[in-house]
Parts: sequence; structure tokens; C-alpha cells
Amino acid sequence: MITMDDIIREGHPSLKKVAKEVMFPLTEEQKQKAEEMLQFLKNSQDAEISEKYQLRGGVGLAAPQIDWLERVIAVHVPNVENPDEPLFSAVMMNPKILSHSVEETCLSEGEGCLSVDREVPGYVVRHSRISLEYTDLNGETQKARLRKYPAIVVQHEIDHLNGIMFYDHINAKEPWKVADDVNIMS
Ligand SMILES: Cc1nc(NNC(=O)[C@H](CC2CCCC2)CN(O)CO)c(F)c(N2CCN3CCOC[C@@H]3C2)n1
Ligand code: NI
Repeated sequence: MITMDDIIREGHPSLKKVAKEVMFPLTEEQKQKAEEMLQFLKNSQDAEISEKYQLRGGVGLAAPQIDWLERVIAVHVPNVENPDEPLFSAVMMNPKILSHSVEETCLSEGEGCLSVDREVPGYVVRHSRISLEYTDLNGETQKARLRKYPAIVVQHEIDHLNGIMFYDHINAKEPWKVADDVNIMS
């Protein structure tokens, strides 16, 4: 199972690299690693397991964070109302944003990262809505249209595939200043 020991931190060169396209058919090892990424997120959201293994909470994870430089992300966004049924859960290979809204959004508390052991304050402005295409674990092409929270998480993860960290988006001079048409999400 993936634990915090497997997650590389700021300063590790792999976090700045561009991950490679995944080739199909997947090897058993690639499939297993991808599934372990999703399982890590579920474990990190389980009070007992996260306590037992000292996991930091996560709703997304990108392969470069476990020093795997291929274009694989896992997303597991819980539905606050009904924790049993996630809002959005997927393992995506070669995710590609096909189009996005002009409208932008950001989380009101800013963002964090499992590979960043420090607080970096400030709004991280992202597209409010995205249409994306990806290949799933069975090698099938999928399309998804995401908005709000799931859209933010997927954009954070795709950034990791391109060596981009959330704080690269923060306005260094005025971290909590955004244009008035940016939708601040609580
Ligand atoms: C928003 C949030 N970010 C958490 N952590 N950071 C992450 O997921 C990083 C990725 C997210 C940072 C902002 C957008 C994407 C990981 N990243 O670095 C991957 O690249 C959380 F843990 C979290 N939640 C809310 C839901 N809760 C359900 C019960 O279990 C605890 C869980 C906590 N919400
Ligand atoms: Ni991150």
C-alpha cells in the first residue's frame, strides 16, 4: 500500500519533470500502481486507516508524486452530504483538457499539496469548468465534464504531470487578491 513514505516532497527533481504518455496495453505493474493510488486516497479519507498509517488527507494524487513519471492521476472527491457515494472518483491515464470555461474559480482557503510540507497561502485560480478526455484502466477512452470542486482537483493533478505546483499560480505580491469575476468557492 502507498503511505506518506512513498510520496516525494518539494526539492525532489521528479516533481518538476514532465511525465510521459502511458502506452497501452498497460502492464500488470502499471495497473497495480494506478489502483494503489486510488486506494491511498480512500485510505487517507478513512478516519481509522489514516490514523493508523498517519496518512495526510488527500482527494487527488498524481503519479510523479510517487516518483512514477507517467501521465496517471487518481481523484477521489467525497460527497459531503453522502460520504458513501463519492462526488467523483476516477483513475485517469493521459488526461487531456479539451476545453474549459472562461469563468474561473478558486478554493476560499487556497490549496495544499501532499508533496509540500508547508502552508503556502493564497488563491489558486483555475478554470471553473473543464471538458476532459482520458483513458481508463480498461484502456477505454472516457470523456468527462467537470465543474467546481472535482474540476479544481483534476486541474491540480494534471499540473503535477507537467511539473507545475499549486503555488506557481499564486500572485506573489498579493496572494489573496483576485479579479472580481473569479468565483471564490467555500
Ligand atoms: C481540498 C482538499 N485537499 C485535501 N488534501 N490535499 C489534497 O488532496 C491535494 C490535492 C488537492 C489540493 C487542492 C485541490 C486538490 C493532494 N495533492 O497534492 C495531489 O497532488 C484534503 F484532504 C481535503 N479533504 C476534504 C475531504 N475530506 C474527506 C474526509 O477525509 C479527509 C478529506 C480532506 N480537501
Ligand atoms: Ni499536489
